[in-house]
Amino acid sequence: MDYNKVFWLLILQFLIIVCSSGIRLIQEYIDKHTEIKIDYNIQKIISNKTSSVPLAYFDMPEFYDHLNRIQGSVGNRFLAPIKNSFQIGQATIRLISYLAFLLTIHWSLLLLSVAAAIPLFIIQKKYGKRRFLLLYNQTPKAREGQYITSLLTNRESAKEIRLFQLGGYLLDRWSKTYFENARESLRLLRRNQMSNLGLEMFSGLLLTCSAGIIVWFTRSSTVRIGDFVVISQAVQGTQTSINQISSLVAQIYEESLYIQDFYKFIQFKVPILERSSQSEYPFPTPLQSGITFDNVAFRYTGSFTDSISEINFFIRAGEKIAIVGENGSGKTTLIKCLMGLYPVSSGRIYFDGINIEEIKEQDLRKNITVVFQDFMRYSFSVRDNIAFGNVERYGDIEEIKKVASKTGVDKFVKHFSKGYDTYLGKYLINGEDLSGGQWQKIALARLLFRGGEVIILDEPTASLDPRAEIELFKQFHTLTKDKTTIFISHRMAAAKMADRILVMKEGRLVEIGTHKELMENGQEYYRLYQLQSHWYSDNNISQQEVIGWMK
Ligand SMILES: Nc1ncnc2c1ncn2[C@@H]1O[C@H](COP(=O)(O)OP(=O)(O)OP(=O)(O)O)[C@@H](O)[C@H]1O
Repeated sequence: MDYNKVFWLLILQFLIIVCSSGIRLIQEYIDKHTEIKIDYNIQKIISNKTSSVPLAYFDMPEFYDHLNRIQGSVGNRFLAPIKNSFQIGQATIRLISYLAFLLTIHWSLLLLSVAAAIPLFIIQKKYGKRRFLLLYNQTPKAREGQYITSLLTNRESAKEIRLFQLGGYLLDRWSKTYFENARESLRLLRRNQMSNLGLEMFSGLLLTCSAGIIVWFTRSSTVRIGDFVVISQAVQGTQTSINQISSLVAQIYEESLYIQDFYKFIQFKVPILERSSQSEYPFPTPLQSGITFDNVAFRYTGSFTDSISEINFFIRAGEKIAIVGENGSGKTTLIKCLMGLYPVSSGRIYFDGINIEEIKEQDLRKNITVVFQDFMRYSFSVRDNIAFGNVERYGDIEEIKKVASKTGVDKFVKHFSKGYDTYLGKYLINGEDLSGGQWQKIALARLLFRGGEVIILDEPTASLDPRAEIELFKQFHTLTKDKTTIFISHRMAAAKMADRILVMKEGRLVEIGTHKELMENGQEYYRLYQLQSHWYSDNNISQQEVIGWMK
C-alpha cells in the first residue's frame, strides 16, 4: 500500500472538510451582514418617510395601518427572493440531471414526476396571497392590541390604569383582539394544511404509479431489476426538486406582495394634503409688513365640516396677538394652518405678501416657532430638551444656559448633580422628574433657543394657575420683544396683555380688536371675560395688577 499517497489523500480530505465548513460559515456571516444592512436601510427609509410626510397623514388610520404592516418587512423578507433564486438554481441543476436520466427510461416517468408541481404551485400561491390579505385585514385589530399593550406598559398611562382599575378590563379587551386574530390565522393554517394533505396524497399517488410503471418495465424486461432502486430514486428526486422549485417560486410571489406593499408606502401620497406649489421663496426675514389671512377655510381629512372658515385678518409685523375662544372653536387649527403644517382647503395665507405655499418649507419651520399645549417631554437630558429647538447649534451651551436663565430653567437645574446633562423622566435611566410648570419652562427655553420671526404659544400653560400664567406671558412678551407673537389662552386676563385679540367661535373669527374695544362691543369677548372675572379676584389678581404688567 502506498502510505504516502494515502497520507496526502487524508490531508486533502481534511482540507476539503475545513474549506467547505469555512465557506458555509462565511456564507452565513455574509447573509447576516446583508440582512443587517437591508434592515438598517429599510428602517431608515421608513423613518425618513414618516418624519417628512405632511402632518395630516397622521390623522389617517390607514396611514398607521400601512406603516404597521410594512414594519414587519425586515431584511429577511427582502433577502428571501435572492436566497430563493439561488436555491431554485441549485434545484434546477439537480432536476435537469434527473430528467435527462428519466427520459432515457420512459417519458411517462417524467410526466408523473412533474405532475404534482402544478397543483402545488397553485395552492401555495393561493395561500401566500391569502396570508398577505389576512395580515392586511388584521392590521387594524392588531394595532388595537398593540395600543392596549402600550397602555398597559407605559408610564404615562400607568397612573390612570391603577386609579380606574382598568388593568383587568384592558387585558380582557386585548385578549379578545388577540384571539380574534389568532383564530383567523389558525383557520387559514388549517385550510392550508388540509390542502397540503391533499397534495401529499396526490404526490404519493403519483409516486406509487411511477413505482408500478417501473415494476411493469422490469417485468417486460425493458429495465433490469437491479435498476429499480436507481430509477425510483430518480423519480423521487425529480419530484422533490420540482416541488422545491414550485414552492420557492410561490414564496417569491408571496414575498413580492409584501415588498410591493413596502414600495406603495414609500410612494404613498395624498395630493390634496401635499403642498400644491413647488416654488421656493425664502421666508421674509425680518417680517416687514405682516401676516394676512385671506378668506381661509380648513377641513380635516375625513371630516364633514370645516374646522375653520371665512377667516380674514391682518397681523402687523411685531404685533402681540392673543387668540381666545371656547374649546373646539378652531384656535389650534388656525395656528397649524399659519405654520403651514396643514395646507388650507381654500383661501390664502401671506407673509409680507408671499403665499405660504410658495415659501420654502424648511424656512417656514425655521421662522415660525410654536410651543403646543401637548409639547414634547423628551426622556433625554435638559441640554437635549433645550437644544432640540435647533440641533444645528447643539454644542452652543452658552446660548442654552442663556435661554435657561431667561425662562427660569436654571433655577431648578442648579440642584441637579449633573446640571444640564441630567436626564429627565424615568424611561431611559433613573433621571429627574419635573413638575408640569417646570416642563413648560423647558418648552419655553426650547422655543427661545430656536428663535424665529413669528413665535406662538398654544396654551402650553394649562397646568399653571392664573397668576403664574400671567407671569409667564409677561415674561414671554419681554423675551420676544421685537417678534410677532401669538398666544392662545382661555384666560381673558392673560389675553388683555396683547396688542389685539382675535376671538374665535365655532370655527369663525367673530371679533378682533383691543381689550378695550372688545369690552365696549359687549359681544363674545365681553361674555367670556365676565364668565372668568371671578378667577382673578379669587386668585387675588387685581385689574390694576394686570394692567401694570401690560406696561
Ligand atoms: N386632527 C383632527 N382631525 C379632525 N378634526 C380635528 C382635528 N383636530 C381638531 N379637530 C376638530 O377641529 C375643531 C377645532 O379644533 P381645535 O383644536 O382647533 O380647537 P381649539 O379652539 O384649539 O380647542 P381647545 O381650546 O380645546 O384646544 C374641533 O371641532 C375638533 O374636533
